[in-house]
Amino acid sequence: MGIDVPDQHTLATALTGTRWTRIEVVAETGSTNADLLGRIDAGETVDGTVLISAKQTSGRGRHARVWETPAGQLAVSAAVRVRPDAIVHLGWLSLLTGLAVHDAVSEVAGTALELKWPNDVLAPGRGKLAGILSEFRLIAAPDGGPAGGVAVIGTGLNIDLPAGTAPNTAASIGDLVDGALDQTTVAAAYLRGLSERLDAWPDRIAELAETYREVSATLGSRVRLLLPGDVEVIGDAVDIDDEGRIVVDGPEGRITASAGDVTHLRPAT
Ligand SMILES: Nc1ncnc2c1ncn2[C@@H]1O[C@H](COP(=O)(O)OP(=O)(O)OP(=O)(O)O)[C@@H](O)[C@H]1O
Ligand SMILES: O=C(O)CCCC[C@@H]1SC[C@@H]2NC(=O)N[C@@H]21
Repeated sequence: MGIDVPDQHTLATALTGTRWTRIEVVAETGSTNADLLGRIDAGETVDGTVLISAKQTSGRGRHARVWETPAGQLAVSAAVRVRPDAIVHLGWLSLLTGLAVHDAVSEVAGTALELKWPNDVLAPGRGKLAGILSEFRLIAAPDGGPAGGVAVIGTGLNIDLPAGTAPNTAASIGDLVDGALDQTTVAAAYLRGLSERLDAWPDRIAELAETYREVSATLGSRVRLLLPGDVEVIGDAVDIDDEGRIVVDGPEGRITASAGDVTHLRPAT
């Protein structure tokens, strides 16, 4: 039996009018992020391209971790041109993508999900439904001016994970939905939302930050924040600022961090 894959034609029709002008669907690859980055490195123009695979054999997670993608899931990579003056705002790409995933999966699953800073989408009490890895390539300006580049925004969405194929902290969208779950519907909802969120980037970041704060389950929660360098801070997440950084009131005082791993210890009240 073949691997279930999203329907390319239906997706292309559903995404008409968005920034995604080329939709490519494959049953299996190593890593959709690695594929698009390789094409950029080979000189291909991939802006506006989306590559979707239902299975990955070398899926990449954040911090060089492995992202398990057994057959029937969604691995989606989308290529976005980055202006020279937007490079400073690259960190926002994975946050706004988190918003798009959160909204699409909540809509498809028909239930409220949690967005954990910076970009994990969680089913409360069940686990992680999706992960995001945004990678970037600089491209030299032909006239010697400031360089811009291309970002590859990679998202792994667990549609229906067979037992034992991913860490036991993983959850699937299929766990939350009665009956069959259509990969094409999930992919279309996510990519439409991502295109819309990207319209606000990088010129209307304050607007993105406002929306992010409304959706964030981290804001107001008691958290354990593991900073790069293995420094752990336990405290209250009191803000996500306009730079997308988390602000935590801990025992040593207030700290602001642009990277790190968060665990929710107690929900916002
Ligand atoms: N398909 C998958 N679904 C969910 N998690 C996965 C999957 N494949 C690999 N993982 C990874 O397994 C690890 C699970 O560890 P854990 O649940 O402790 O998450 P974590 O420490 O909160 O990490 P992270 O912040 O990266 O999610 C995470 O790094 C997660 O990204
Ligand atoms: O939470 C994480 O650690 C990020 C996981 C990102 C996985 C996606 S699946 C599509 C794209 N291709 C990859 O190899 N990784 C990303």
